Amino acid sequence: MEYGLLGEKLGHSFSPQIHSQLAGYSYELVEKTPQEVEVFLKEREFQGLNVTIPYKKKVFDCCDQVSELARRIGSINTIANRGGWLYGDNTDYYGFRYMIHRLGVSVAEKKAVVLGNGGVAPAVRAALEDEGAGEIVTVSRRGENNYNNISRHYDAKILVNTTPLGMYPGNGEAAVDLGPFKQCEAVYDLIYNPLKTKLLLSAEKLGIPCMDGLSMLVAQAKKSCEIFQQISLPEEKVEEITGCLRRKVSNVCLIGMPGCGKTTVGERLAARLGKKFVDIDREIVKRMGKEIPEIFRESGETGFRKMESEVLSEVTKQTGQVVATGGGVVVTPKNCELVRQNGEVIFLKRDLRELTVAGRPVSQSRPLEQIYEERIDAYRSWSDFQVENRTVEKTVREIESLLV
Ligand SMILES: Nc1ncnc2c1ncn2[C@@H]1O[C@H](COP(=O)(O)OP(=O)(O)O)[C@@H](O)[C@H]1O
Ligand SMILES: O=C(O)C1=C[C@@H](OP(=O)(O)O)[C@@H](O)[C@H](O)C1
Ligand SMILES: [Mg+2]
Repeated sequence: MEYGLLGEKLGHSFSPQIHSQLAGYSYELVEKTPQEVEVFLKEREFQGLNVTIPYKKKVFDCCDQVSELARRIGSINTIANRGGWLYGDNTDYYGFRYMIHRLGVSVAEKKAVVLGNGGVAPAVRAALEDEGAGEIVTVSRRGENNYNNISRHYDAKILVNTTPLGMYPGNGEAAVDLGPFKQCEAVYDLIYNPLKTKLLLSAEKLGIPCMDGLSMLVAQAKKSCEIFQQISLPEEKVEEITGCLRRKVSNVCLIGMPGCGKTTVGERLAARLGKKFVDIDREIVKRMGKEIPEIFRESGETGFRKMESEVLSEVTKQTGQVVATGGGVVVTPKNCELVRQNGEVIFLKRDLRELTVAGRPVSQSRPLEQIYEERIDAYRSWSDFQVENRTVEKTVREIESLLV
């Protein structure tokens, strides 16, 4: 084989796609048990490897030469086979430095809290050190600094999450509450599924500059590729590939008044973008085996809203979709984080006089003007963009142009 990712359980990985875009070589996922790893490395029948949990330390003994940096960090994530001679290095360090530069907030002299003490944490700490950060504190479940005494470090200015808390399928969890970190100036989350973890959504809400882990993933892959092939690739490659991945995985969620065209526009938009289309109301109807007016009659609005949040929670965890919500999705505050976690939210607008009310119990219960007054603040604040739905085709094209 040429290149690949070595780990125990790999599941879905973006690495084959990233390396293919970086240099076009074949890149395989190599799952090995701890017993198989040594044999595999001794045979040396590969050009280069990335190494992931749980083997980042174990592979030290199998390399003939290890970089200063990998030694300092104590973990190897890249092995190049140079004519039978194995060279080990660490590129997570470069990936995280890339992330720091990309966000554009200097960490120099600032107190940083690194959440988690797992595989990638030492690389993050080394990068922070070399970027001139001030005190660097590692907070972990069992360490001296842990989640019970974290209030000691509420004065941190830089926060980095290296834990898997909040990662799919655990969407909605977070290692810490960001609220008390009153001096926080930047938040980095190494997670990229979902694109916005609960921690990042909180940062966004508080107006703190923040960044997900997608560019780090690509930047470390670029550095590995350079080491594998002893070449230098243009810096722009990282942005280009990160953009491609982001466009592919992101969701587009449509919100807006009942009857404004979310279902119609969403279906068309999904076809244009090559994404899966999911309509929350249709999912609810499928699940309950009943039409919406019947659900309202039998379970009331409360019952409907409960089911709506459940379905929304499941659907928005998935990626690469266009999601049409029901107009009342904004009635339930916690739905905001659900629609925002994996991409852009579009507020679709249409003249109230044009809205269809048939089959919509809420629209028939009171004047549309009143419903609009109740919801307008949420439609505005939950959305990234507002688009007027005049003709379906134009609306779809306008949304497409906003997404690039
Ligand atoms: N731009 C548009 N021009 C004309 N009719 C539209 C437009 N967008 C949607 N419609 C129509 O309005 C009605 C409600 O659309 P729908 O997609 O079900 O809205 P929502 O999902 O927001 O409730 C449908 O009959 C649909 O064909
Ligand atoms: O506005 C609302 O409260 C509702 C809107 C409907 O979806 P559409 O916006 O697709 O009509 C549907 O979820 C339900 O009838 C409740
Ligand atoms: Mg609809």
